[in-house]
Amino acid sequence: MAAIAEPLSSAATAPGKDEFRHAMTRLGTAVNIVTTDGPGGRAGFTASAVCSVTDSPPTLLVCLNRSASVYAAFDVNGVLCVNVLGAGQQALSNLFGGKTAMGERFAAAQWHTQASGAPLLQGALVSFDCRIVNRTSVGTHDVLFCEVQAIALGDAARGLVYLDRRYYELGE
Ligand SMILES: NC(=O)c1ccc[n+]([C@@H]2O[C@H](COP(=O)([O-])OP(=O)(O)OC[C@H]3O[C@@H](n4cnc5c(N)ncnc54)[C@H](O)[C@@H]3O)[C@@H](O)[C@H]2O)c1
Ligand SMILES: Cc1cc2c(cc1C)N(C[C@H](O)[C@H](O)[C@H](O)COP(=O)(O)O)c1[nH]c(=O)[nH]c(=O)c1N2
Repeated sequence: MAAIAEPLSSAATAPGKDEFRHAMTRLGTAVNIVTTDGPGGRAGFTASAVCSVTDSPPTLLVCLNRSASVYAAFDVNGVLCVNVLGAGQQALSNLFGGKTAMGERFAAAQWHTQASGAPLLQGALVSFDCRIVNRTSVGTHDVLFCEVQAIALGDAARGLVYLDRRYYELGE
């Protein structure tokens, strides 16, 4: 029988921020460039906190830190595009995840637009063009509920996963 792992924290002492982050490094995720454009300006950031909510209507959620420089643009524009990165796009993930100027982030790739006007990344595994239909604040982040208006399936087949603070290319 498998041994039961020692709890890192008991119910009496809820885990702190550092312990939570350390634990979360073991949860592998896809990596996405989430973009927006409109009256609030063009902006984009790297997000791992993205998942499917329901297929009826097709809806994703995106968690966005309210202290991020891009927050106001997403708030004003009310639209976004989730661009799922594939193998070989690690540099783009780092660029959109850092403190780099917005022009420099977008200059590193090719973009086009669909219904929402948010930038779609050429070469993404898949892009979900969305309208933000609902939101709720939890702690430091806003959870954005995003109804999918259009989908662009890319050619690339190999995935990219972020796990243990590094990238893994899938599908080899
Ligand atoms: N959800 C997020 O906001 C989120 C997720 C991943 C990374 N990041 C940011 O990217 C940078 C590098 O991250 P890392 O994974 O290399 O190391 P890290 O130690 O900062 O984070 C480890 C893990 O904890 C979670 N996490 C980190 N910051 C968080 C936050 N503010 N709110 C909720 N969950 C959070 C994520 O799952 C992350 O992969 C950091 O500045 C981090 O804040 C933010
Ligand atoms: C791999 C990875 C994953 C994430 C992030 C970073 C990295 C490297 N970041 C942080 C986010 O990308 C960063 O704060 C933005 O680029 C905004 O930065 P500025 O405030 O513009 O410097 C991030 N931020 C967020 O609000 N939600 C998320 O899900 C994630 N996920």
